[in-house]
Amino acid sequence: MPEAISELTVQLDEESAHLTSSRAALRRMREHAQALYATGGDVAGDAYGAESLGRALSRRVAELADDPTTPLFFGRLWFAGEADYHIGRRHVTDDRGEPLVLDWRAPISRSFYRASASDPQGVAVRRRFGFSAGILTSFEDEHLDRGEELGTSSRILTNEIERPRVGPMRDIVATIQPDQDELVRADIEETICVQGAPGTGKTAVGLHRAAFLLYLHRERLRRSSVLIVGPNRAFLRYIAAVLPALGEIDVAQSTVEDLLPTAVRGSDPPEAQLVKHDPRMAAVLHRALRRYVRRPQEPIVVSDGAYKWRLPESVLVRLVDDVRREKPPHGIGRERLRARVVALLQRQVEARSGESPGEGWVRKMGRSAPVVAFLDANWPAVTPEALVYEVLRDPADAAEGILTEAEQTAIRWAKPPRSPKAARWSAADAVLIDEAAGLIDRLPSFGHVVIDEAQDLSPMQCRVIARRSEHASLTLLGDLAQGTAPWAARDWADSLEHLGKPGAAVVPLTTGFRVPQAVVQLANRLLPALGVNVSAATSLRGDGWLRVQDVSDVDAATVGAVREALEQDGSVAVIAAEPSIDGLAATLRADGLDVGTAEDEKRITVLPATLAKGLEYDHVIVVEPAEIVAAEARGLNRLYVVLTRAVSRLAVIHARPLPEPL
Ligand SMILES: Nc1ncnc2c1ncn2[C@@H]1O[C@H](COP(=O)(O)OP(=O)(O)OP(=O)(O)O)[C@@H](O)[C@H]1O
Repeated sequence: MPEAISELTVQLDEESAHLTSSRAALRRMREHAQALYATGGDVAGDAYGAESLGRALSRRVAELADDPTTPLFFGRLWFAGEADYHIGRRHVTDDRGEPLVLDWRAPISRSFYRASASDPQGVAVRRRFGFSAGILTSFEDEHLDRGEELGTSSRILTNEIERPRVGPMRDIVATIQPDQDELVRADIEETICVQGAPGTGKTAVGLHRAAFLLYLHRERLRRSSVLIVGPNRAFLRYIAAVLPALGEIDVAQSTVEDLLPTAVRGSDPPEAQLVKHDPRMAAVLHRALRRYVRRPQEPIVVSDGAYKWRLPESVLVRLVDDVRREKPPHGIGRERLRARVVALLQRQVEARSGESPGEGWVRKMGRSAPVVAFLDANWPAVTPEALVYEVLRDPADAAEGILTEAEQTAIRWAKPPRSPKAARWSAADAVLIDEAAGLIDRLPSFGHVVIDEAQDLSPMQCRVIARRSEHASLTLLGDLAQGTAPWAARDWADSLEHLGKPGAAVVPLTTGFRVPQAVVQLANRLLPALGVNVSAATSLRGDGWLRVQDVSDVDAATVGAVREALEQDGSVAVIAAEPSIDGLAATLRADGLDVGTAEDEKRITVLPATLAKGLEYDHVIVVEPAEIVAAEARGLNRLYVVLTRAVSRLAVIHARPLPEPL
């Protein structure tokens, strides 16, 4: 064996031995946690303590799980004249507490992602490992101290990016790029908005940022927790495995709809939807609620058994005005008013007897019939459903000067349900009810919220999240060019305003890791027609191919394209306009192909264009783009989304003429 090769083999053997001992150490850490878990009940003292200790320990055991298909570390750093560290998915220490692997989120690990020949940050050598099925197979060294740097020409990075995609989304800890890392490690106080072209790693960045913040602010975020908001459940399923693979198992993932407590049983015509998602609805509801508060017209006269106490009308008017000026949520305002009424009564008692009445007296007075009657008349309790019910029954009063006549007609119930309970609320109503709930009471806030595909949130949906992140920072991820909802954002400044974080920084990502260059160039032709100001994507991928086929028999061509795709590795998706989906699936099945839908994980998926957002497949076959464009108002944006789902190969099959910009 030539000397250089044998030297490499020796080093790889040494690294593999380190991997084996790290795995063994992680197993011991896990066994230790399991043993504590088993005895937790004995040491905790009381039942509550045992339960919370048990929860913490079982979480610890889960966090220490080892995935045999990925190595525990993927890099190594040698600092000039100092120690060296293996960088991996989590801390692993030996029995004496010495580090065998450093967590990728630790401060020292930062240099693994950020050091360069021009700014080596004290790093002499950076090593990256290649691996396959959990075994180390190669490594690449960069002697930053000698000016060596591979950058994006790293073979290990290229292999990782070009690896066929099957199943759910994977993490990218081993190959996070410097511009991505800057976003991942942004300060917890900072709200960032990432405008990224398709496949630039926005979703990956958001998930890794969540993991990073949980590492750095464990205690703070365990109390208030982190929320990931995604566009639909299929997307959430697709990304669900990433955080657990990074050792984070406690993160809530939800669509905006699922954040709302209202059961959706009805629907709206498009005109009504548009009005209900408009931010002016917040003003309408606010005004509707203000009208519940009245000017007191009578005094309160209340007896406590011993005496009759009296609060004159003028005093009550002042009390109501004061509370109104303080602008508390309505429900809190009612309680504040009650407390102030009772405090005035209490002062009368003190003035008379020189003694302060006890808590029981205060409680009794607060509940007494005259005080409750005063509150019900002037500051009545309102439920969110009742408020929205009143507005939709007749918007005229609350919406005057805010909505046009036509807009009021669009949302007015043609046949009002008999009561709020009898209403069949639509998805847009659920958002209004949440707005009303936020006017009536305070909602608990998350510690950090990551919002994916944020361009599609309506202003009112943004406010749903704003109410849950008043004291939190946000990571907003999206692409204005991929906005397909009728209310999709055209400018991030608007979204940030509705989210309660005006002026937050907007950071572009333009280097694509998914879509091959030829496919990116095709999709980029659509950009000028989309009416948004975003930078065109570039791609790191020179591989892959694009084929546009003008055919007479679309079905036969689709079957042919799927058969051809199956000759290669990886997943295959056929994407078409919704009405064509069942027919295409039937055609493929009739040809003996095993076809799945977005719900199940088969190698071949037939997917309506409306569900493709955020997903990716090795081989994508887009059928009849003209139909996809014609299906909805923002059809060209939808086509842009669909064309950018391909990781390696894109076939476009059409019988009708291609849409103009293509
Ligand atoms: N640094 C990286 N190293 C390796 N793979 C990466 C890196 N960044 C992103 N990728 C991969 O590129 C693909 C696209 O990433 P992701 O889905 O996060 O992009 P996106 O910007 O959210 O895309 P879209 O806007 O189309 O939804 C994924 O397969 C992801 O794993």
